[in-house]
Order: sequence, then C-alpha cells, then structure tokens
Amino acid sequence: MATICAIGLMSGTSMDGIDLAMLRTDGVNLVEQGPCLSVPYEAAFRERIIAGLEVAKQITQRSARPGDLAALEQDITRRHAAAVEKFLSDQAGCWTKPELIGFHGQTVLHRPQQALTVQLGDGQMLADLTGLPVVFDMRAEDMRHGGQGAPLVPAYHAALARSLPENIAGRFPVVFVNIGGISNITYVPKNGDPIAFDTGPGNGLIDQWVMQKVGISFDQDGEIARQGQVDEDVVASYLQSPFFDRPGPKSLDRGDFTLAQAEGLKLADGARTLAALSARAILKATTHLPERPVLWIICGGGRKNPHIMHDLKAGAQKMGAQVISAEEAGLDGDATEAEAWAYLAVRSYKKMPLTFPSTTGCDRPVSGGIFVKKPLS
Ligand SMILES: Nc1ncnc2c1ncn2[C@@H]1O[C@H](COP(=O)(O)OP(=O)(O)OP(=O)(O)O)[C@@H](O)[C@H]1O
Ligand SMILES: CC(=O)N[C@H]1[C@@H]2OC[C@@H](O2)[C@@H](O)[C@@H]1O[C@H](C)C(=O)O
Repeated sequence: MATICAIGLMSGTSMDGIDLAMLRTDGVNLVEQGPCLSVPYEAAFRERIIAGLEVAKQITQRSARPGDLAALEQDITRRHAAAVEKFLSDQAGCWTKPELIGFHGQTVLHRPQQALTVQLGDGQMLADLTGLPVVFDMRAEDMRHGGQGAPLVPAYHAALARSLPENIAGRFPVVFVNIGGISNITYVPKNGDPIAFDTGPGNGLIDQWVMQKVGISFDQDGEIARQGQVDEDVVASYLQSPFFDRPGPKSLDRGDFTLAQAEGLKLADGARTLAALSARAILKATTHLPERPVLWIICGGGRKNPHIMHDLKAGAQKMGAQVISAEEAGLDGDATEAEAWAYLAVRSYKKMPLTFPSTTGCDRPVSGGIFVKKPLS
C-alpha cells in the first residue's frame, strides 16, 4: 500500500505548547518515525487559552466562537503555521518532504454526553499558510456515530503494539498510557480489538496546583512533590467519583476534576498526593479490562514525573506487570501524540477508520476529519 509522509500537530490539554512530529506510513502497520519538535507557548498565551476555556463553557453549537475565541482560533492556527515553518527549516526539512498535515487544534470544550466537542483550529487557514493539504476536525464524525470523540490515539497505539522492538515484543496484553493533562489508555490484547478510554486526571491537576500555589506551570521532575507525603484520604475522595466505576468507553473534559478535594493541603503534600492520584487512576482502569496487562508503556509528559512513575511501577508490580517508559520501548514519549495525529491524517485521507466501538463507543468503525486543499497526487 502507498505510504504518505505526514506532519502531526498536537496542542494538548496541558496547553504547554505545540508538539510536532513527522511520520511516514501506509496507515496500517508500516510506520517510520521522523523528527519531532515541541514549540512552547509563552505564559501569556497559555493564560489566554485558559481564559478561553471559561468562555467556551457557554458554547452549545460547536461552530460558535463567542468572545475572544474567534481571534484565539486564528492566533492558535498562526502559531501552528509558524511552528511548521520552524520545524521544516530546523531539521525536518532534511527528512522526507511532507505531503499532508494532521491538525488537532486546541480542545476548549468536551461534553461527550451532549455529543459536543470543540477544538480551536482553522484547517483552511493552516493549509493556506503552509501550502500543504490539511486534515483537521477528526473528532466530530465519531461523535455523530455515538462515540465519545476521544481518545483517538488508540489506532496508533495499536499499530505501535505490533511493531515493538524484539526484547519487549509479543508481551500481550500490553497497555499504552498517555499521561497528558488527562490520562488515557489503550489496552491491546494478543487477539481481538483494542480497548481504550480516558482514565482520569494526568498532570492537569498538578499543573493547576503549583500554578495556584506558587505561580509555576508544572512540577519539574517532581521536585516540589519530593518534599511531600501522599494524603491517602484525599486520594480516596477523588477515587470515589462515579467516573472510575464506569467501564469504558468514556472520556473527560479538562474541567471534570478540580482541586476542590486537595484544598487545605500544603504545597508539597498536594503535589505528591496529586501525582499519586494520577498513578492510582491509571491502575484502577485494570478493573475494566478483560485481562490483567503484563506490560505498561508510558507516553506523555507525566512519564517525567518520577513520583507518578514510582507509584505506577509499585502498583503494577503487585499485579505482576512491568511498567516502562516509551523510550525503553524504543519510542519518543514526547512525540507519540503528534505522531498519532500524523498517522490518523493518513488514515483519514485514505478513508480508513479512526475510531472503533471498543475505543470510543461509536456504533461502527468510523473514519472522519475534514480534508482541505488540493488532493494528493
Ligand atoms: N520534566 C517534567 N517533570 C514533571 N512533569 C513534566 C515534565 N515535563 C512535562 N511534564 C508534565 O507534562 C505536561 C505536558 O504533557 P503532554 O505534552 O504529554 O500533555 P498534553 O499533550 O498537553 O496533554 P493531553 O495528552 O491531555 O492532550 C506538562 O504540563 C507537565 O505537567
Ligand atoms: C477532547 C480531547 O481533546 N481529549 C484529549 C484529552 O487529553 C488526553 C485525553 O483527554 C484524550 O481523550 C484526548 O487526547 C488524546 C490525544 C486522544 O484523543 O487520543
């Protein structure tokens, strides 16, 4: 099958910046990873997006852009175009010439129970600015078919599971974990369909906690949490949420969990407790899986928080499983999501399914995405 070289662009729920990655794929198993890059947002722009999340709460029609959201969408798109230009001039220009962009945009609202998900990102504008064809808005069609509209990375995780390096290949069931602002997992059995869902808060609450307490955007290398203790009562009170008892498919909005239960804790104890919550929420997902995983592969920024990793390893060990970072699996854990968006863009272009009943709850395998600009020759 013909391969396509695509750039994936992801601006995730942490709102820390734009991740870019290049990938050559046939949209099935053949995947060759290229260069990647992260372009951070400066603090003021991140604040503007955070303000946009509040405004977005009033949206009932997904095309509506009240208040600053229309201007913000244009600015987010311009920043993506500038990031692509930098990416291509820095290093990616030396790799294969890209033929397609997969553009996620910035989620500002996600209400799966109302079949409403809103990503800021103007695909036509990005195509005009970059001169490349763009696939964007890849969540909506899934929702039209009764799906959660998230997570979408499972199709890529499943492809990765089939091409792991020899030393870890064949260890099924394997679970890919993405610890971003929110965490999500993809369970891949030896035979049968992957199962996926959001598992709970990832780094989002930790980021909000250290921002609220000391005005910094994240707890780098878990330095703040290192001085703290886990408050088991607070972890337990978070885990009492009915969200954790619900089997998948399920997905979260960034605002579904708040700092309310952690208020009153000291700075370090809060950071350590919320790291413990992130790990426990992921491990709790096993109660909704048909078999216990034997291998967990951790992607996303949360793998750089040693407390989350420590707690995950300790918990998984009790279940007879091993936890490794994406890097130990021969992957780049900062690039996986952006690679996924490149992979999904190629699948969308080829009209292949992006989501499945077992990953989002859609009524049948569903393709999706809007394709803009000239068709590929
Ligand atoms: N060195 C580090 N130490 C601790 N935490 C880190 C480190 N580097 C990144 N992080 C955390 O990872 C977050 C970014 O992760 P990532 O880029 O995977 O999230 P995202 O893609 O925005 O989120 P999502 O997957 O929910 O869309 C940061 O906000 C921070 O909390
Ligand atoms: C609506 C939305 O943007 N959801 C994000 C968010 O961040 C993590 C988790 O919640 C996941 O469901 C999803 O992103 C990943 C990349 C996905 O769709 O696979």
